[in-house]
Amino acid sequence: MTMIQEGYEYAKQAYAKWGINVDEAILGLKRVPISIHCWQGDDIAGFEVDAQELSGGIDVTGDYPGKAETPEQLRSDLEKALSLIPGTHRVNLHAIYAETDGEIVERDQLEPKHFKNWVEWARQHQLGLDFNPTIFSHPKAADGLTLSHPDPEIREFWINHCIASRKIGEYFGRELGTPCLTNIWIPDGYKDVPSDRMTPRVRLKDSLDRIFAAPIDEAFNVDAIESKLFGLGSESFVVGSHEFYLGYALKNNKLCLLDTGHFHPTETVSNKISSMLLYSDNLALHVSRPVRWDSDHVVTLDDELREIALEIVRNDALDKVMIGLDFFDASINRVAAWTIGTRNMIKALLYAMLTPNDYLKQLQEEGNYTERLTLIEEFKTYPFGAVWDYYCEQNGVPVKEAWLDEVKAYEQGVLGHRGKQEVR
Ligand SMILES: C[C@H](O)[C@H](O)[C@@H](O)C(=O)CO
Ligand SMILES: [Mn+2]
Repeated sequence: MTMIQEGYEYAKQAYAKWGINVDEAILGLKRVPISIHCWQGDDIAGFEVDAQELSGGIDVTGDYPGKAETPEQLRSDLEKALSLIPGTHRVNLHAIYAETDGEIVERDQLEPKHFKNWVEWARQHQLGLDFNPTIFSHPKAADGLTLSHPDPEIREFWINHCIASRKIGEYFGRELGTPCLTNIWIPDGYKDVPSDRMTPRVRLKDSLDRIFAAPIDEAFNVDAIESKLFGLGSESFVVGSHEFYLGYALKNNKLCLLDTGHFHPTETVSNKISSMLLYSDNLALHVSRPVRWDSDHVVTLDDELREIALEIVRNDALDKVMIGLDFFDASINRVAAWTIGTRNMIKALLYAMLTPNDYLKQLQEEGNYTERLTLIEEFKTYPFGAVWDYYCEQNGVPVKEAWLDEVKAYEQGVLGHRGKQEVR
């Protein structure tokens, strides 16, 4: 028996004492797809022929060499990361990742054909695809207003871009046999205190109504809307706030997408999941890591990540919560960033599955808070790592930090030859 198997056998016994079947947990874990955002690989640059500077109140900092500069490079980097991450997952694209053969195609004119390479690639690698209209980094978003813009022509442009995006999402879903989550996020807001909050929100509501009035097959495309609290340049007011989209989603049967970086610093998404699931069949997440602000740091296995996973698992919501990632760190190797963040999300789910959730619920009902706290704390040092190692081995991906050697080799062999910069 190898050390990994020995560790697994020991862990199985430790968890079995609490009625937790570890074999079942890892079978369940394998069925959970994580939607991995492509934009970590190229600092949200995209491949538009007339690409603009990143805008929309988001920013990527760092200058680590080797970022992907072509669709082929980005797909190759994603493949590398996926080979280091256990399980079968999804890739989340933005409209700026269209391939238009050197032609300038305006965003409202984008069509499924501009994503056929992505679909072929996804099919080859058994990946689902998710999608986002890109409503920033564009001259028509230069003043920070888009779907709520006072100018009807600008609104019209973005409405048509969103309709085109939903059709692309529908194409992904139909081609790949798994529905695409098409998520709308807009940066609209004001740097300073607005004198009218209602009018922009009325316009945004009207724009959404028009976007969703365009017929789409919900078997292939599922719509989501993502709220935000503030951004760079929209510090005082964001049109698409949480309450705005929560109301819109409930009334119009859309998915609310909660980005963990889009709330007040002490406000947690983990605390919202149960409330939202009482009124909505599904919801979507952008798991990120805010550090003081919506800084989109790489996801770590911190308390909030575990709490999010616990809320999903103990409420039987693995089929209801679409888990996506959203971080972009250009100060470290980008393939490593994907690998760290995604492995952590999966680890958190495993941790939650290896928690005696029913018994802990019972303790709470009985008012036995002493035992509740005791077990929550003691389970933090149960042999969860041994199960994780076994899961990685079973899935043919490197165990523990061994994946970093592969990333280093990839950096030496591939990333280091990109651009003019030298690998550190
Ligand atoms: C690039 C993403 O769509 C973007 O990060 C958005 O989801 C967001 O979270 C903006 O803060
Ligand atoms: Mn997000």
